[in-house]
Amino acid sequence: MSAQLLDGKFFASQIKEETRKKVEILKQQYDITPGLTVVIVGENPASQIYVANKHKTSLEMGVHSQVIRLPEQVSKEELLTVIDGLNQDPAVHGILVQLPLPEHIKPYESEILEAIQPAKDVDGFHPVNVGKLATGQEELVPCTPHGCIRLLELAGLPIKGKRAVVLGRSNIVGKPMFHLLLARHATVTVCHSCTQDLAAITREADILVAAIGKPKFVTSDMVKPGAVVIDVGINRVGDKKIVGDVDFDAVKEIASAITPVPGGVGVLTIAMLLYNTVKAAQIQHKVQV
Ligand SMILES: Nc1nc2c(c(=O)[nH]1)N[C@@H](CN(C=O)c1ccc(C(=O)N[C@@H](CCC(=O)O)C(=O)O)cc1)CN2
Repeated sequence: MSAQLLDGKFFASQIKEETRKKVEILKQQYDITPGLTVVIVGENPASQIYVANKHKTSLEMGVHSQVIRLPEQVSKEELLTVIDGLNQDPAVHGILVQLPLPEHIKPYESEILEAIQPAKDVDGFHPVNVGKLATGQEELVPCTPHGCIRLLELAGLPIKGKRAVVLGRSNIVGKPMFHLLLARHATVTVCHSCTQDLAAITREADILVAAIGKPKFVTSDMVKPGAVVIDVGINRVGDKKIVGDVDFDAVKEIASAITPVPGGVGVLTIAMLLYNTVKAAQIQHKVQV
């Protein structure tokens, strides 16, 4: 058997088209132009590319976009001052601090993310938004896991009643993925570095989400025949090559559907960021389109 390929670009273009239409309505009916500001600290090469893509996609959607570049050595206090200014600016509906932060301010990551006003937190990382997600009030939801869910929904792959296994318990992907799947009535198990007999658990999954950051970690013997496999991993191996957390060539012969890397759920991350920016504008202006 060879699995259905879940093409991230195809689904991202559908989501972006929906968002572009909403931006048009916000402009025409309410005179609101959604605005996104991305703050990037330092010179991380991958982050530079992601931020450039966020800026480009914002402009394509008709969203006002601003990128604030801060030097590698910026202090926590200076960064918090920038965030405070953006919180006060009514033209800025969405604020995102690109991760990872440089080593010297990494220990303050929570404090920095919590400084963003919850209504402008288009990453969905603020404890207020985390709490809303955990209590079934989805508002601003982390972009990558939300993209995984939208991909399953747009592909017509059912979640309700399914056994889902999430590999990884990060705040950015694993934990929100758990809540999103649970809210859609899956029976969800989260596995991590201390999980014993991992393969026995993953083999029970109808939906397997891999988000552990280990290249080709999920092998075909860990997958139930016919499972839907979502690969969130972006691992750089060698010079330029990117591979996922799943051994794609082997697992595609076992799964019923699978996301590739590159070209899978990563591509949906930026589409969902623009979705969140438009949602943030609606929340702040108390309108719905
Ligand atoms: N504040 C945030 N920082 C980071 C996030 C985030 O959601 N919020 N996620 C990642 C980086 N990221 C967006 O910021 C991101 C990752 C991957 C992709 C993507 O398009 N991936 C492609 C190609 C990968 C490549 O060539 O590098 C794919 O998977 O096919 C977009 C955005 C960490 N930081």
